[in-house]
Amino acid sequence: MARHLITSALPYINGIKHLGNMVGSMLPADVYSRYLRQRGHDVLYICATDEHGTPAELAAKAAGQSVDAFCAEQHDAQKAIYDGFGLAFDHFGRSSSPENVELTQHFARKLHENGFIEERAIRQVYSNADERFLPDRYIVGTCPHCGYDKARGDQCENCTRVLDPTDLIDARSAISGSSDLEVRETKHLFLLQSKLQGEVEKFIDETGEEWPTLASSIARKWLTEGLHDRAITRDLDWGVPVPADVWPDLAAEGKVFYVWFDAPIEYIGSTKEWADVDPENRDWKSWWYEADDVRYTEFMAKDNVPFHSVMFPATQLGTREPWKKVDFLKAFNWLNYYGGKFSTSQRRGIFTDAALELLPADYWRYFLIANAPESDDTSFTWELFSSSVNKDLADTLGNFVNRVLSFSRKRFGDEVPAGAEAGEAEAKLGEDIARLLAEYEGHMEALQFRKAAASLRALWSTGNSYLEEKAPWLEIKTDKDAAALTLRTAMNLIHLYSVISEPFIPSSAKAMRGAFALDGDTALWITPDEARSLSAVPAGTPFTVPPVLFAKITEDDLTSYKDRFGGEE
Ligand SMILES: Nc1ncnc2c1ncn2[C@@H]1O[C@H](COP(=O)(O)OP(=O)(O)OP(=O)(O)O)[C@@H](O)[C@H]1O
Ligand SMILES: [Zn+2]
Repeated sequence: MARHLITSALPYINGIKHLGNMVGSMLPADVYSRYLRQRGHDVLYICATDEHGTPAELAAKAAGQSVDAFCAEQHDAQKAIYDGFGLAFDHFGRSSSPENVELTQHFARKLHENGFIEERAIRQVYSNADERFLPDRYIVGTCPHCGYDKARGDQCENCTRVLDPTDLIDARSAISGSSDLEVRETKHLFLLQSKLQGEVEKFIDETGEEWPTLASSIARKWLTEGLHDRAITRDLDWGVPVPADVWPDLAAEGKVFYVWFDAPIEYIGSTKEWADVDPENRDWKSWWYEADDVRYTEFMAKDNVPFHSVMFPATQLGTREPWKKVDFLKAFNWLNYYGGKFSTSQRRGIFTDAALELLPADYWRYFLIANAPESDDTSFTWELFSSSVNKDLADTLGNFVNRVLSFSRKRFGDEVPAGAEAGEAEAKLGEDIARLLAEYEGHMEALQFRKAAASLRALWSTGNSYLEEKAPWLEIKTDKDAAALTLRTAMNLIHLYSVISEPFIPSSAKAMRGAFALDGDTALWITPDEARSLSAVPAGTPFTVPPVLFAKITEDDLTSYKDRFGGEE
């Protein structure tokens, strides 16, 4: 048994996430956590909403709410959806929690003590009407190059040129529209990442070898370009305050840490939130501090890799404290929607709330993981989704379960029939199952989710081939005992499927396992050796036939989904 700490990139608070967010972070982390738990490991799966920053402030303003109230409501809304998707977090916290405030301030103090934080003066645009400094992208005006009148302070969307806010003609605040702007000098804290370059390089040399190329190559690229000192504070109302004991002036001016500094610390903060629920029995520190016995795996899409592979380790190293650093970084490419980007602002693609209203979570979980953007970007299309649900879930798995259980009940009643001793066909089936299961385990251990899904699919297909070959509906006409053996063996396959499918499709797996009234039955893993004999469900075990596990998606459904969500190249 090993101790596994698992985190997935924190979803930002300003709205409901889409299927790209789901497959690029939380879902694969859940699949992996479930697998490790079934194998008997001690697993802690931690996530949280990322709540600080200007977009949260602006979204709250647009909703006519205080930021506090907005974030609390949005957190609960996201959590409800993740529950619906069956994401089994140990804790789903909030980066605005008191635990994270305390930890973020602690990190800053330590970095300061060790000479990695410096105060610097910078010049920034201030809006008198809004009474605040404006981040570059909240300043709009006319592009000096192409004349586009909605160019942002950091870039013109029309001609794509990179801009400085002072380049804009008729610059105004994107918040209030006011053009009463001025450039003011303001002081900020900078994290001296350049001083930590060597140590981070050493860390990546020692750890990154094992990571997927996507992750290690992004880390290397950042290191080759060189780590730059970066501002870690902002002039905002909403965020972790700069501690007054160390920086009284900045604290008095109301500076807060910038969201990219406090968000990864919330992995630890959320673990502390988890422990604070039951402090007698939960020890957050044993997971994070001097935790050499813990293996830490992180999940995220490629845009988040620089923060997690290089910047957060730099922050941790700079404290000179023994914080647990990432051991394995699983990175994903983009899931696209018909070849284009999912877009939160343009509401393009399918959002997690709508997905759950349409179909049960297991359909989405299976499809998304089986088509996860691991080695390349992949595209969601309704055609691919429905063919994969219909073929793999409905025809291969669901139909097998239903056919076997219904037929057996009809011919032999409500208990698993005994029948003849296992013969050559069962021995061959056992070998095939053991081999495929070993492959499946190998892919799960390597966090190769598409390959794991393919092995699982192959295991499901093996049941169908066996059934077609034995044809119990013919056997029963001449040899009842032979038919009973086939059905008993097939029912053992169903039970095996219920265990090994659980990481992908937990609620259907539960329904399958629940068909058998087995004393003390659990979802604990079955190894290839144990699986070979296909004997976990003995003759005489009472069973029921569960309702249809997966309904097929019809042509009419497909048309209506495409009409509703837009489904063209
Ligand atoms: N299309 C996508 N495919 C895979 N992962 C994605 C996709 N879009 C976002 N992600 C990942 O989802 C996680 C949560 O993202 P976050 O809430 O920060 O939204 P985001 O990155 O702003 O994306 P968006 O603006 O598209 O909603 C991050 O790990 C991010 O990299
Ligand atoms: Zn332009």
